[in-house]
Amino acid sequence: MRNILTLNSGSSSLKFALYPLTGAESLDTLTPRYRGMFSGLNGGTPRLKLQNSEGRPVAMEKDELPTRLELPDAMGRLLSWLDELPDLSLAAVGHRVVHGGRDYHQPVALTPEITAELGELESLAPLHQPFCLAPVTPLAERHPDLPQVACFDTAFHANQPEVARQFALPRELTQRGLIRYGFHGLSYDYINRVLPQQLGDARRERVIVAHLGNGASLCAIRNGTSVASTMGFTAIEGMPMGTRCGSLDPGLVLHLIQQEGMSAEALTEMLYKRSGLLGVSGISGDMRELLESAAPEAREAVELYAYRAICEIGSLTAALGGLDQLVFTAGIGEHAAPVREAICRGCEWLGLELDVDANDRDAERISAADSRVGAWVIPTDEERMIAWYTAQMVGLA
Ligand SMILES: Nc1ncnc2c1ncn2[C@@H]1O[C@H](COP(=O)(O)OP(=O)(O)O)[C@@H](O)[C@H]1O
Ligand SMILES: CC(=O)OP(=O)(O)O
Ligand SMILES: [Mg+2]
Repeated sequence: MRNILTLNSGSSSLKFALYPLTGAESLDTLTPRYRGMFSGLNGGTPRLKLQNSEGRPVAMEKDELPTRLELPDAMGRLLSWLDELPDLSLAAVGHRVVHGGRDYHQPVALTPEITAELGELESLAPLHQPFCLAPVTPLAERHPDLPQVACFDTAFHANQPEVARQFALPRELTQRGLIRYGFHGLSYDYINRVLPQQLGDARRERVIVAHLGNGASLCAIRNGTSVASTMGFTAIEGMPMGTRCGSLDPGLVLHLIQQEGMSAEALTEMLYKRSGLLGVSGISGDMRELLESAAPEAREAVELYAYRAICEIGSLTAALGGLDQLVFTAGIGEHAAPVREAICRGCEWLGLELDVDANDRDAERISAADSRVGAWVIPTDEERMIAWYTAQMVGLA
């Protein structure tokens, strides 16, 4: 049977899956034969989790992972494993590509020209774009006729109102595409599609989805359409993240350049890789490690993270003109009950009442039965979304 391979390079993880195609797929029926994830890449504690279609663990590596693993290494391991899989026939590869720039609002079949064009957006997503695109050429060399499809994180936000997209900068900059794009769109797209079945008849005109992974953003969705998001021109705006600072006073950046002589490279490195949870705690950018730590700096970092998420929810609620449902997703959103609790407590003024027991169990609905605003935990599935778009692009769904 032919398969779609999906590749999702996050800033701390490489997620992948192989979906066999029966020719009659819908988003709901796509079931991976294998799915896996390297996590803790680029400075954390590397882990590999690989499962078969029944959810049973499968071994990829005979040897243990090294204590530090970079994304290209993880990709090399994955491609070697795929090369050795018996009876693997690939129909297409779907890539999560973080930045689609001004021109790509739909999935696109990758040609060498388009791949090079997307590569030029590297400075707008330095933790992602080079890594998302890196496997395209090696895969094309191994399998010259294999269709490869790029699915964009920015696409879901493409129809936001102008006012949500524009910076208050001279008009010519806006015209050149220096606007707010928004990211994590494959995740929001997926959540948006499963909301009707997950929420039943609960009101869902005004929904905020909090995608809290290593990168973190929130998105305001009105009647199924993105109307605002916390990430903008690049995936550094908004709330603090594992190692990214989130929104800053631009005057602070000017100060560091003018008064402290910092170069663009040094600033990029500090703001993308040494800030956020890692910078504030001085311990780790990994939420799980901070929640396990007794250090006051770890607690302070988590408090700041939750505070900024609460403030962003206030802002997005204003953009929506009120709030019906708040949905948590991605690594932290799905698994870190203390973080969800802190955020929900900060939203009591909006009419959100947390069900603490449900939250501690990572239950699907975590708001109290009579809470005016509902709160939910819904696992995201960017891989499924990529597989679905890719199958459609190559005429297999
Ligand atoms: N059980 C858990 N408890 C707390 N945090 C968790 C848990 N599992 C994962 N996380 C956190 O989720 C984050 C990674 O999220 P993920 O969505 O996988 O990242 P990426 O942005 O790389 O795709 C890390 O901060 C990790 O510590
Ligand atoms: C866009 C982004 O920040 O992605 P991730 O959370 O996967 O790093
Ligand atoms: Mg991610």
